[in-house]
Amino acid sequence: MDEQSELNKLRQQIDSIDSQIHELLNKRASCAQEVARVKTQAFEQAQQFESDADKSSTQQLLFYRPEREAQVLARIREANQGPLADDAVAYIFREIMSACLALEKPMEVAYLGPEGTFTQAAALKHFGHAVIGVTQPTIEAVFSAVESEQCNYGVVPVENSTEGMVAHTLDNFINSPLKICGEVELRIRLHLLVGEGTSSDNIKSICAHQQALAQSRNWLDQNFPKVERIAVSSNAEAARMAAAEPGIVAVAGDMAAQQYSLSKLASNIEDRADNTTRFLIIGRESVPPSGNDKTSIVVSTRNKPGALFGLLEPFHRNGVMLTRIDTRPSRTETWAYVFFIEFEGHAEDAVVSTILKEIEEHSILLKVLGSYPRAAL
Ligand SMILES: C=C(O[C@@H]1C=C(C(=O)O)C=C[C@H]1O)C(=O)O
Repeated sequence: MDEQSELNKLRQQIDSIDSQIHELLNKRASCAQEVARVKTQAFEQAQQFESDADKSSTQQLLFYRPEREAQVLARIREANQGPLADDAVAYIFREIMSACLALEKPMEVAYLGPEGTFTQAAALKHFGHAVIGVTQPTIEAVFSAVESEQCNYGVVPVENSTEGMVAHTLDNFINSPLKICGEVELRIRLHLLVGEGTSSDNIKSICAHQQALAQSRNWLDQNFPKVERIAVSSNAEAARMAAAEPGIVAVAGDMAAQQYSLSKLASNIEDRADNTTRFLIIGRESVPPSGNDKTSIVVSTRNKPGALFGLLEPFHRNGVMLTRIDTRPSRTETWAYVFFIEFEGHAEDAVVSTILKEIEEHSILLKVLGSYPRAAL
């Protein structure tokens, strides 16, 4: 067979497979619509039996189920035989679920704007591209948008592998009624971006979010030791400034570069090759167990010898793995602290609930910020 007829034959096969995939995708979408119909029916029946007084506190009708989505993605990865990579199939199914869910009503997700921030990239990675993104000017505003029910969920950065915790996000959790519903990790690649009219000879200042400046500090010290650095509200804002004014350089990622049509003076300038940021998904509802979960709590203890030991010992005794611990000033007393602790397991697991009871007895404050599926992508 000559090359052309061989290619024609393979393309016919691909067309026929595509038709089958297409049909199956719509079959799947119809099933998801049926799930939504069943959920709506059960919700309306439950409402009929509730007194009017209870109705205001009734949970809203929920189509989105983070624990179920995490299970679907875990099953897809496990069953994958290749040649497609596990990540590739997981991403494809992430988008399929996103499109199926949007058939009911696209979810609105708040994140730190403007368009082109890493938080936006994290939101799309977690929820897929069928959500409606709602940009917010600050991290507080992301919390408010979800608390006020303007948005269904919010996405906030919580820690970076180079720079550590995002203190601002942790402080917001202390007084917020919101729950953590999920987590997502994003590899952060930073570039030196310029607009037309800027070259290495006329750089006046380097702008970026303070986290990005910190993540590329050594590189900037070596290459531009004398240029002024200005911390701005987001990397995308820095990109916008670089596009508007010759002489301003932004440190930002690919999404911001595309958004503002900037070119790269240097690529991948982050100091650590594994520079990764972890984001949390915040919402108004608790998430049931998925089978592979994490829990985040905030605890405050009396300032006495062995207080921290007493807090951590029950985890050790029960063989529960801690994944993170951070300390923040309590802001109610000088030199008093709150601890943010994260560990494996769900608050409804028997062993976790025993540990939480024990901690509660020995602490001034214990707040469970949420149990949520481990990052699936
Ligand atoms: C279909 C459902 O609802 C939503 C859509 C899902 C999907 O497309 O697989 C999974 C979970 C929910 O977010 C469900 O609850 O199973």
